[in-house]
Amino acid sequence: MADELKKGLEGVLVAESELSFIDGDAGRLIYRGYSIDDLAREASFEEVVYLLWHGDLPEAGDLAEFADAMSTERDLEGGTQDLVRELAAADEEPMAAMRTIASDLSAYDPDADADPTDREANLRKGRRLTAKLPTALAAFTRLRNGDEPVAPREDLSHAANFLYMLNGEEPDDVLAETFDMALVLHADHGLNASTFAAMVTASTLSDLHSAVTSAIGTLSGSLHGGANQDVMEMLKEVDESGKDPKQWIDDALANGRRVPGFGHRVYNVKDPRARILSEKSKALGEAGEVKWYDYSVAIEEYLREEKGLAPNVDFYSASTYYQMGIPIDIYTPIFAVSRVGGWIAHVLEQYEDNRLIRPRARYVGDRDLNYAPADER
Ligand SMILES: CC(=O)SCCNC(=O)CCNC(=O)[C@H](O)C(C)(C)COP(=O)(O)OP(=O)(O)OC[C@H]1O[C@@H](n2cnc3c(N)ncnc32)[C@H](O)[C@@H]1OP(=O)(O)O
Ligand SMILES: O=C([O-])CC(=O)C(=O)O
Repeated sequence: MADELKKGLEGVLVAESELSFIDGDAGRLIYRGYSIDDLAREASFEEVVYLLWHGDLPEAGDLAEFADAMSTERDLEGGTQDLVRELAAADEEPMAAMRTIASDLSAYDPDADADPTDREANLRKGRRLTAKLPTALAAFTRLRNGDEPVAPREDLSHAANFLYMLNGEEPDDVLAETFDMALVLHADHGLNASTFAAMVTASTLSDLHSAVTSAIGTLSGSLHGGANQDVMEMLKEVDESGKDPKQWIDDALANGRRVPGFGHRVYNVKDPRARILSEKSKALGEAGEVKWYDYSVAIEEYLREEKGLAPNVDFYSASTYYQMGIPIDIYTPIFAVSRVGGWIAHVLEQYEDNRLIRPRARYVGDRDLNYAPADER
């Protein structure tokens, strides 16, 4: 049993967590006991982050205090502003830029020298990371387009402020609420790969900024958070091909392509987050251009019938963000802007009951070779 190989750690239990529960057969997700459906419709991102970090939903006064404290941390230090400019000028990939910025933020964090497991210091560091990453992402996106950054505003919610900094104008209620909902939906998801990467890093008693930096790098891959960008690029390919979406998918599968936004390690049915986001994508489409939603539905139906595959969160976030006018290559960074709340919660949990995470590989290499000096090989 000890030598049973579990490739990809499928089904392996490595920790106990009170943060999120996924029922992969029922298509159900809860954060700390609350259904994602209720949280997505009723709670703000700030409220959900408080819930994840502190264990309970905040009372009104606590929420206001928490949200205010986070909003005052939105500004970037001069050094980080310079770095963002440099990354934009170098046309860095947005997720690589986010990874570099997350690491850089520790240089200016007043708690950087605290014990890595100090919970109060980590809550302050977490607040700064969560507050500053959206500012850096919006500034990076504007600078590479030749526009100057827009300073954050403390009077706007986390979601509305990001759209304000990105576009230079206050979003209307529909956009702000849709974006807030998207942030809530992406905030946590059990031991997904990026969260696990954060936990592995924290388990060595490394610090929170290192854990978040590891996690951003891990989220960027196309099998994980990177898929939301791939989905939109696929929908555009479908559109440009002029083909029926089902035919396009058939051809892609015949060429050995995986369809981004489909399949999941834990869900055997439609991801509940995709269910909620598909409603948003539909509503935005009906108010504007419905073809992106229509292509998505056609692809979903076809893959369900032909392959038994269901959409994951990345499938309908793509057309939702596209219809909100968000540039395609910052969809994954936006995922990070939300998931940082979950990463921090898991790191806090890891430190509370830490043990070094260190699995094994079955060695299948040679064992008894004789060493020869280089010039005798
Ligand atoms: C936020 C997130 O991270 S959600 C996931 C985002 N990633 C994607 O959308 C990328 C596309 N999806 C995938 O590659 C996979 O479904 C993953 C990586 C999400 C899950 O991977 P795993 O649990 O390891 O499943 P695995 O790769 O073994 O797939 C099982 C079977 O389903 C098929 N399959 C799974 N997903 C897809 C897909 N998107 N397109 C086509 N076939 C697929 C595989 O080919 C495999 O079939 P086989 O057994 O006949 O070879
Ligand atoms: O749980 C996973 O493996 C991937 C995922 O959906 C997420 O991180 O949101």
